[in-house]
Amino acid sequence: MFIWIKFMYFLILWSFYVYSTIKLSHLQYMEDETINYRVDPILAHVFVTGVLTLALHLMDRQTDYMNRLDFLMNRKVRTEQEEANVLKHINEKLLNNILPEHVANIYLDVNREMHDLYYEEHYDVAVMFASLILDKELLNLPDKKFLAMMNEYISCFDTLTKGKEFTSIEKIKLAKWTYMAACGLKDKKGKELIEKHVTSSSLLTLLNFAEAMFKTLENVNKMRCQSTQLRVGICTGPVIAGVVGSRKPLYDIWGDAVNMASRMDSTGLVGHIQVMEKTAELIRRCGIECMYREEIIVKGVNGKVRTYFVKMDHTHSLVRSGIME
Ligand SMILES: Nc1ncnc2c1ncn2[C@@H]1O[C@H](COP(=O)(O)OP(=O)(O)OP(=O)(O)O)[C@@H](O)[C@H]1O
Repeated sequence: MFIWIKFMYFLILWSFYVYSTIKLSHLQYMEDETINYRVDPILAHVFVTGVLTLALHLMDRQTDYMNRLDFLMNRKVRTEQEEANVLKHINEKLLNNILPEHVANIYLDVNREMHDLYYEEHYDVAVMFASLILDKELLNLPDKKFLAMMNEYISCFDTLTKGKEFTSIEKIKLAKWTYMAACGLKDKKGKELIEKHVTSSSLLTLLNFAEAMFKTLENVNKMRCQSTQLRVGICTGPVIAGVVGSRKPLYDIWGDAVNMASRMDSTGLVGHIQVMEKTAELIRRCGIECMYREEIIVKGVNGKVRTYFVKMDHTHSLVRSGIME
């Protein structure tokens, strides 16, 4: 529409000019010298101005076309950029759900070599295995209801990790109904530093987390009239962490501390947090009481291992001695 208005405008202007040339200034053109032999000077002038007007119109069309193309390209780029941003956001969210935040950021780096192995060495990590011990009533539930119940328990534990005081807790995985978590994977401390100042903050955070898990479970049990119990094993020490697999990559941790934490859970008692002597010593230094349980035989360890229960009262609150070293 706009193009035709412009064209008409050009045509009117040109017609007016032609009219003025033929009617008003024809005498001047008659006397003019012309190089267009055998062509009437007026006609030649009219023809030249016509061609000029048409050329101007075509140039205007071309500029107009280029501007439109530019606008459409910009709009396409902007839409694609917005789509890419949304996709990036979704990828970030997905990756942050699969991997710890500090690892996800490395995987999101576009300059990273795809086949690079990612691994970390940590010298002071607290590892926890917490097994849900299900009662008969729950086991007899129909599959769907059972899964919904378990999902509620696990989701409640996951929600705990989002709390301000538990940001350093990393959920590693769920192995059957055992919730595996660790604390201290975000701090990159050197071996020497750990040996000089044995830090118990990771252990304390993990203990507080275990306490919160017990209390959360109790609340859910009350609400759902269930009596699911928790059995926890904790151990501290060096671990290797890394991401394995090219499809559905898994961030996992390995080491003696992990094996021992698992053993402390599997040989523990429901409603208790079981630890080894070395860990119990660290816990006492944090001002939390422990009580000796017994000596157990642990696969891969020479001799028996002395185990302790972290003291908790009937509300599953940690019993604090108030003496911190
Ligand atoms: N990254 C991990 N994720 C889950 N469980 C682990 C991990 N690392 C070790 N464990 C668990 O710790 C426990 C002790 O491991 P260890 O290698 O000492 O013995 P094992 O021969 O595998 O033990 P078992 O025969 O009892 O399974 C095992 O039950 C194992 O499943």
